[in-house]
Amino acid sequence: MTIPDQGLPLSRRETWKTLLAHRTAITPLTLASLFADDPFRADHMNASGAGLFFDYSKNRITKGTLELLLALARECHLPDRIEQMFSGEKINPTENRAVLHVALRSSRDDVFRVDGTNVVPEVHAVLDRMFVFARKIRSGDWRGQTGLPIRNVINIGIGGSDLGPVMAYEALRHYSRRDMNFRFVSNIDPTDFHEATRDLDPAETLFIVSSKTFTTLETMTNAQTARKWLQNALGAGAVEKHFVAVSTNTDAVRAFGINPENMFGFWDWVGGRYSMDSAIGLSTLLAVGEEHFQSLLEGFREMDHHFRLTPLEKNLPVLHGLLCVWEGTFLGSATRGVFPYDQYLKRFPAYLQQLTMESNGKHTSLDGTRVDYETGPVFWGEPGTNGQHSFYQLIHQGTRIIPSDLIGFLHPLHPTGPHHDILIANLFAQSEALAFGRTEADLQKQGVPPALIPHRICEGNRPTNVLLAEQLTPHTLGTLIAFYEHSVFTQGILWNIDSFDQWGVELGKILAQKILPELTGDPEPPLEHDSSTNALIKRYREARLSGS
Ligand SMILES: O=P(O)(O)OC[C@H]1O[C@H](O)[C@H](O)[C@@H](O)[C@@H]1O
Repeated sequence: MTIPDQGLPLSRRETWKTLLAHRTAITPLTLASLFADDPFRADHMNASGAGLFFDYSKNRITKGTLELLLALARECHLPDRIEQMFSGEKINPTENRAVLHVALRSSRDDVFRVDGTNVVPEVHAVLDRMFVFARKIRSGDWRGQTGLPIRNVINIGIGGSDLGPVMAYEALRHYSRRDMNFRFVSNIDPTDFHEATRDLDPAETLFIVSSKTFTTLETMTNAQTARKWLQNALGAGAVEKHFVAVSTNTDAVRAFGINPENMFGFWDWVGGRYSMDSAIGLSTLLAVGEEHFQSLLEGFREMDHHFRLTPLEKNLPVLHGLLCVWEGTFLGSATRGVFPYDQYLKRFPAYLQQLTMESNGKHTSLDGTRVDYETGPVFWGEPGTNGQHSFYQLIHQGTRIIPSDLIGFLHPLHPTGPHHDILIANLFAQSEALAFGRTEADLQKQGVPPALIPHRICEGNRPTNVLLAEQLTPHTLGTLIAFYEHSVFTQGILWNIDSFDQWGVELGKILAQKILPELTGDPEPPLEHDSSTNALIKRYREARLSGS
């Protein structure tokens, strides 16, 4: 395991200490006072690139804050670390892996090397096979066991093998085949499988079993249930025409009974949560077709180029990442809201939860010591304007500060009366209201009864980023996802953690494997957990026995 030498631990660096002192110095400043002191603040606190406009002026920062954060980024060798990622170095030291999702969206003449081998030809070979397959399915040339074309596609996967495909399908529904059904089964709860299949004809259904490892308990159990469902209707030989796999594990795919010719591969240098533009995106491709899928990849690529080539101070993901570090680590905000003002992006916050929290929810720095600062915040969100009518109350008047990202599009996909203008007016209004609030004086002027005034005051000083793009297209979606991927990378570099492993998810899985036979074993096996876990197991066993 090669650990990059970071020099001094982060919290002992001079710039870190200066940032702490700076935080104390600027605490009395509010967004209202910062805007009043600098009427041109919005003009210089924004950046554009890859079709995105990023207004970060409503953050609790001064020009000096940014300069210090940029200095810290340089001290953490951010530009070199970016280059290391693009050069295929093993920057995931705890798994000894390269991190090269940027190669997934390379153009044919790009070169990305892992262990000296250019992986771009392999990436395009898989893409080409995916395109051929998608043409067959979408044209109806691919026939199921009884000779019917495929009308239903069900992706079975979980985590990174589910959230990206679901999010992208929802986001790009406008561009998708409306005469086909696309569904997603992830949960081990059998309800998920039941609801996804209850009204479908197996003869017209294709399952994509998506799993990097092809060992994940939920996915393999759901895949077995799917195979049974299919074979009960169409006979044992139906798997060939109704199952394909997306995986890195050819042996396990073959053992399951899927012909490796119907398998689309990817590589260990693609993390699960960074895989939606690999073959894991097969359901996306089937839904939107080759042209739109290519345009999605181009969007990613454009942001990759921006991230790699743009100076830090104008670099969108870098700026966003630094602001996340500032808010979370220095100002103590434990969560970040992400509110897309677009209904098609309703699963985007859930997607970002895995991307951000599985990447940067770490308490150990690269040198193996426990960090003495806060790392990744909780990411959460819902589309606007819906959230405004539920939890925004807390963001406006709660005792905690929740920095948020508000995402909007200048042109609607469905121009309908005043809807889009109202939508965007709300986005801008929220950003303004959160920053500047409503003062006692405002309320007095409005003649609000004195007793009500304290209840109606909005203190403001709630930070937001506003991200605007032209329109929600496959291309824009690609840039937006890559924007967050690279922001996560930037944050991980500053925190000096491995953003690409996920050891924390392991323990629960191991314990579940231990508990499973204890729920069903006859006679009851000795229970050697804590008293709470033992009692819960006993309660379940009793219910199970009395129910049978
Ligand atoms: O694609 P798979 O190997 O089935 O893994 C699916 C998911 O499961 C794991 O628990 C990891 O936490 C995720 O990062 C991963 O995306």
